[in-house]
Amino acid sequence: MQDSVAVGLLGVGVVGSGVVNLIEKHQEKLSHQLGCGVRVKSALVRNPDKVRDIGADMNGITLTADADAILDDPEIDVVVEVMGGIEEARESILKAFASKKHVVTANKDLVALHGGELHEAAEENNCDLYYEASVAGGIPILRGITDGFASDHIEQLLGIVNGTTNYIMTKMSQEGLSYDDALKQAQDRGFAEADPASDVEGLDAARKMAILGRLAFSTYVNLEDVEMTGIEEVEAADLQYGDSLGFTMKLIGFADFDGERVEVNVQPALISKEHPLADVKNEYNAVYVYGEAVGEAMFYGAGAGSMPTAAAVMSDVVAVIKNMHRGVTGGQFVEPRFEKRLKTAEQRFGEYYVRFHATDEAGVFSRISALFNEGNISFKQILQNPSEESGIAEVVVITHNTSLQNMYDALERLETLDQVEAIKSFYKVEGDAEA
Ligand SMILES: NC(=O)C1=CN([C@@H]2O[C@H](COP(=O)(O)OP(=O)(O)OC[C@H]3O[C@@H](n4cnc5c(N)ncnc54)[C@H](OP(=O)(O)O)[C@@H]3O)[C@@H](O)[C@H]2O)C=CC1
Ligand SMILES: N[C@@H](CC=O)C(=O)O
Repeated sequence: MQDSVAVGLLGVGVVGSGVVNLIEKHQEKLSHQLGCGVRVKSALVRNPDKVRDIGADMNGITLTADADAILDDPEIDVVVEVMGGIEEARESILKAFASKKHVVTANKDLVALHGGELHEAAEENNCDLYYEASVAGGIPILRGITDGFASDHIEQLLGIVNGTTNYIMTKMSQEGLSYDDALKQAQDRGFAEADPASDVEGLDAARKMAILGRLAFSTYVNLEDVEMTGIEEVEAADLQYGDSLGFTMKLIGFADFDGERVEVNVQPALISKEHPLADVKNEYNAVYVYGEAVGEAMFYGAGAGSMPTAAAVMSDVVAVIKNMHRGVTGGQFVEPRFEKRLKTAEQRFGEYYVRFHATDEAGVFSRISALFNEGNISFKQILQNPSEESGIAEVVVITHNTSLQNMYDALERLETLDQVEAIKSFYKVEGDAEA
């Protein structure tokens, strides 16, 4: 057995520096667990001359701007890709497999888009590919799903899987921060992506939900199968009405598999304050799992940031080294068992929140409810906020369970009513609010 396993880091930014830190801090524990040490031999950066705070004497790590210096180094057995981006990271990982190196990555952008190709390359070369940190930062959710629920049938996942948007929404609703100030704080604290548009537009969460959907349902969910809506259009009015009706607005990733058809999406949704996900604040993430055997279970923890994400990366490095010692290969891969079939709007069900403006005159509301009733949609909660000055009432309704198609049809009919001035917003509702 080697005295120590050499790791090559591709990137030593927020996550990479956390990895260096953990390896230094927990060397004794790692040696005890693995029977050998772990050391970072070299790290890829854009600018090797930049002064970096990665421990005394740079922990003996050689910095390089040449990826091949790591990928062709015969001493390095494990490549940890924490540089981000897609094409360069993909090429480097494929090259690492061709050089028979195991790979750990935190890169959800890459795994969501090219996971299949990377797995094939790993298998062909008898190498490991692990990516625990790619979903929900420090929470061991991928192992939870693949190992913890190995003999359960997962029916549904509800997740808060983007720390930046959860941070922004928490700060806006609880501390009255502006959107821009809250986003700036999330960037300063290292949660946001290099281009934070992917956080606020829902793309980062969609990537994570695609990965979760694949592993949970053993079916290959592509990124383009995930419908997504970000948080940029969320209005303060909906946060306030939601609050008064017993709900909190969150960016929710939803994945459901009924045994035949799958649905995966990311959208702002109103979640009952009674639901455990409503208490997930700031950069924290949580994934709520509905399993046939387990019932309901929730995984909660820091979804972003240097040390939590590095802890997830290191759990993969340890798994790789254990596999090396046993002479086996593995990785986070579930061979698809089901042909992918996506649910249509007729097959997607939920309760919905609608806010619209209507003229405040006698009989209008009964016409509106009749219009919804035509599609068998009834209201669970109603709130009317009339304005004497404008003669327009702001109306908020929460429906009982119905299909998404029924809702689309009802909203189309609602728009044609002369008395309805504008449909302002439409959100899915999760969980029962306190009456
Ligand atoms: N930050 C977080 O909380 C989380 C991040 N992730 C994922 O982890 C990965 C890394 O994120 P993070 O650490 O925040 O990113 P950073 O931007 O902080 O660090 C990126 C590192 O990679 C280097 N790098 C990037 N591109 C190149 C390139 N083309 N050539 C050479 N070096 C390069 C940078 O070099 P230099 O220092 O010289 O610029 C830097 O050291 C991403 O895939 C991200 O999505 C996953 C979960 C949480
Ligand atoms: N930008 C991401 C970082 C972790 O994946 C987030 O905010 O969750």
